[in-house]
Amino acid sequence: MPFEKELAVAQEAVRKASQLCSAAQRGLVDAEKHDKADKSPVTVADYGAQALVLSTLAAAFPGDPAVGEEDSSDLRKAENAELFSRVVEYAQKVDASLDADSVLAAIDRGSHSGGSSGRFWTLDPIDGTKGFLRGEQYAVALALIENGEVLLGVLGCPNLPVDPNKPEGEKGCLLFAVKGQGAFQAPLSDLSAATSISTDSVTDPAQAVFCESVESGHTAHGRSASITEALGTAVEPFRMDSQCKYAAVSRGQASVYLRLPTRPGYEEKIWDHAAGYIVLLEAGGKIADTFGQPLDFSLGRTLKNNKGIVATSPAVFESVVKAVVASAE
Ligand SMILES: Nc1ncnc2c1ncn2[C@@H]1O[C@H](COP(=O)(O)O)[C@@H](OP(=O)(O)O)[C@H]1O
Ligand SMILES: [Mg+2]
Ligand SMILES: [Mg+2]
Ligand SMILES: [Mg+2]
Repeated sequence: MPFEKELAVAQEAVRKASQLCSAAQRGLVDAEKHDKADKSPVTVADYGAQALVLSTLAAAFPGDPAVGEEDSSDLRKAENAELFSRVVEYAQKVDASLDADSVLAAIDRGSHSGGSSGRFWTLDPIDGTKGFLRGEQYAVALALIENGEVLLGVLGCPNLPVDPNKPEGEKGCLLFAVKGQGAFQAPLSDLSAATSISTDSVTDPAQAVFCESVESGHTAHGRSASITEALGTAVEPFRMDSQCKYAAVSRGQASVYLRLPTRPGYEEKIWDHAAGYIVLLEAGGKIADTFGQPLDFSLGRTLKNNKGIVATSPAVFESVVKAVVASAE
């Protein structure tokens, strides 16, 4: 199968990073959190997971660059020495060969600019850091892009119930897809138990289950309420952090994921969408931006030609996109 080695390496890297994040989330203390220059939060687990995944990729595919969300600049500052030493501790628990210098070097392997030629990985070590800090959903998201096209994606969702119908049952899922090979889910506890997943077959948008971000700064909650109302949907969207929303639509737990711009100048980041995008497409779903335009991953670190996201199961796609476009007028 094409990309067999890439998939195996990516799955194992995301599984280990998910383990690191779970361990950190259980006992997170103040000294393990930090605010970046843009005021967004980052934790020892974001840095540790980026170090772990990018060092694993560097060993297996030394020629492949990476576009990662985090960089080491804050960790190198004297005032953050304690935060940094904890990052190294967490990373070493999962990979004993990582020392302080290799942690910094691995994190900074994520500085590639992306673009339309060649192949590169894109990593969000923790997508949904705000959810992670609340003890809720988050995802480790890794994708492979070649010539601007997403070819492979792996999503580690440590707090997502394995069976959506058993919310109190086993938690921790790995979702993955390679272009043309379908989409799958396995429990994080046993990757050999993967099963095929697919989107739902709802045809009436009034019956569609919607999901959206918890954070009102990341999506316009008021606008989604008017869209669901216009489509005659009785139930309010359910809210969940991170690319777990792509997981939800990909396995038929929701029909629609809406991400509606809150700030005119905001550009969606490729690492916030690439892994979820390919998993969703391979599960049978459809995706566009809020103007109905296809997503373009070939333009650098952001989706600068797109605004927001509309991701759905196939039969309701056209009517939902139409309602979203109309809601902007
Ligand atoms: N104004 C904004 N609009 C849309 N997304 C935003 C945003 N500000 C930050 N984000 C992104 O929202 C992501 C979380 O998405 P969600 O709300 O679906 O959980 C963040 O990822 P990180 O948590 O990796 O930083 C961040 O990249
Ligand atoms: Mg962030
Ligand atoms: Mg993110
Ligand atoms: Mg992140």
